[in-house]
This record gives sequence, C-alpha cells and structure tokens, in this order.
Amino acid sequence: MGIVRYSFMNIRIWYHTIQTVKRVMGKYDVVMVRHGESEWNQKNLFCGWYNADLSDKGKQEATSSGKALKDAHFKFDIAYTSVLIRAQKTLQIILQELGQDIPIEKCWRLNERHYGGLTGLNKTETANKYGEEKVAIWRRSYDVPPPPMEPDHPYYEKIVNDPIYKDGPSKEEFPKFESLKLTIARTLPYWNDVIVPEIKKGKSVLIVAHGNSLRGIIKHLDKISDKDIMGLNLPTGIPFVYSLDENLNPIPNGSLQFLGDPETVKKAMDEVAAQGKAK
Ligand SMILES: O=C(O)[C@@H](CO)OP(=O)(O)O
Repeated sequence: MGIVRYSFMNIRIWYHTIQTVKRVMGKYDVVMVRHGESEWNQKNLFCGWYNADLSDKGKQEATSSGKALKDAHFKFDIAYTSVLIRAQKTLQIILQELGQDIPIEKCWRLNERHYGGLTGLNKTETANKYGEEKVAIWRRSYDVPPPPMEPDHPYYEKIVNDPIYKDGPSKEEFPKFESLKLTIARTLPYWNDVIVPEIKKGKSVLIVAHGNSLRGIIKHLDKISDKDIMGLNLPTGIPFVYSLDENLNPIPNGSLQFLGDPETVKKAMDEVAAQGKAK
C-alpha cells in the first residue's frame, strides 16, 4: 500500500500534488484517523454532537484502517478519542485488527464540531433550500458558525442530557453551535496539554476523532490560513501520519501522509466535499 502525500504549499492545486512516495520519518510520528462512515454520514445528515453509530461500511473502513496500520508495522502506546461512539468503535476495531491492547483516553474536546441548529438536517436538502455556497460556508469556513441549537430543537434534550458529558463540558461551556474556530479553541488545549506531553515522552500516539476536530489539529500543525483550510475535506477511515521534528513542526513532506492508494484517497475526499451539493 502506498503513502499519499499532499502539499500544503498551494492547497488550491491539492489534487495535482498527489504522489506515491516512501513515508518519511520524523523524530515523532503521530497517526490520526477520522472515524469510519457513520449511519448519519450514510444518510447525508449534519451530525455534529448527535451520537450516531458506525454504518456497516464504516465498520469495514475501520477494519481496513487497522490492516493498513498493521501492514505498516505501527505499534502504539496510547490512543486518544472523543466521547462519541462512532470514533470509539472505529478505534476499538483498529486496535482489534492490530492485536494491541493499550490505554485509551476519551475526551469531549476531540468531538466533532457542534452543528447547532443544522443537526439532523439533510445536507443536500439544506443546499437546495439555502444554496450550495451558504452550505459550503457553514461546513468549511473558519469562523462562520451554523445557527444555534435552541431548546426546542428535536435533538437538544438528547444531546444536552447525554451521560457521556458527565465529565464535561460544563453547563457554561456546553456549545449551542461551533464554527471551526470555536472547535479549535476547545480541541487545541487538549492537544497541547494532554497529547503533546505524551508525544514528547516518546510515546507512539494514535488519535481517532472527527472530520472537523482533526481539521483543527491539522490547521495548527501546518499553519494553514483561515482561507485555505476551507479546501480540506478528510475522508472517513483512512489513517494518516504526521512526521514531526523536536518542536512538533512537520518535517519536509511529513504532513498528512495517507496510508491508502492515491485514487481511493482522492475519490473519498471528493465525495466528502460533494456531500454539500444541491440536487
Ligand atoms: O455532519 C458532520 O458532523 C460532519 C462530519 O460528518 O460533516 P461535515 O463534513 O459536513 O462537516
């Protein structure tokens, strides 16, 4: 299986830079995976903090992720995930495939961004109603948030009172909506204060999280501009490696090295981007 490397030098010609290369190794190598397809991804619904389970395809993607990591001889010391079931199950399947039993830390700070009032709406129908451009801004802009989730929203009670949030966020912190900027504001402290110290101790770290919490970490690591981050769509269930130097900066060619064949990765990214199209 090849490694797909993307250049961040010009994100607009992203797909033209795909090439299969030998993976580079940094002082620290960190592996990240967006969870496998969820039942709500399959139905093309805005999901956010709704606790959707994996679809059958999502389980298969998780199995393939585990196999790809096994083939590449990864051995992990610790794994981090969100409090949402789709990420936790993906992690569990990956570790089963790897045959590795390691400590798992779960935190709401790695959750998907909170999609506010859009939660549960179909992305295509939303694009038909409000236009593709508006949906693209809601989905991918840096700082334009979706409308808030009000108490009369069909999923408000289910989400706010879910026991998975017993350890946080607090009532005051509990979001009604999140832009990518707000997502980064709660994910980055966890990266900096909890994950980075373990990486610096030399631990081999696996992170299984979500499209937008991982986009936040990537934006930070690669110093991607607020404008260019709009072009990044992460595929479900394909692991990628960041090879970092001693200061946790990506080494040359060390960013976003996917463990997958280039065509599959490109197709999967295109499909995620297309979820917000009108029909
Ligand atoms: O609905 C969501 O929660 C996310 C990820 O599945 O979707 P999007 O890709 O539109 O940010």
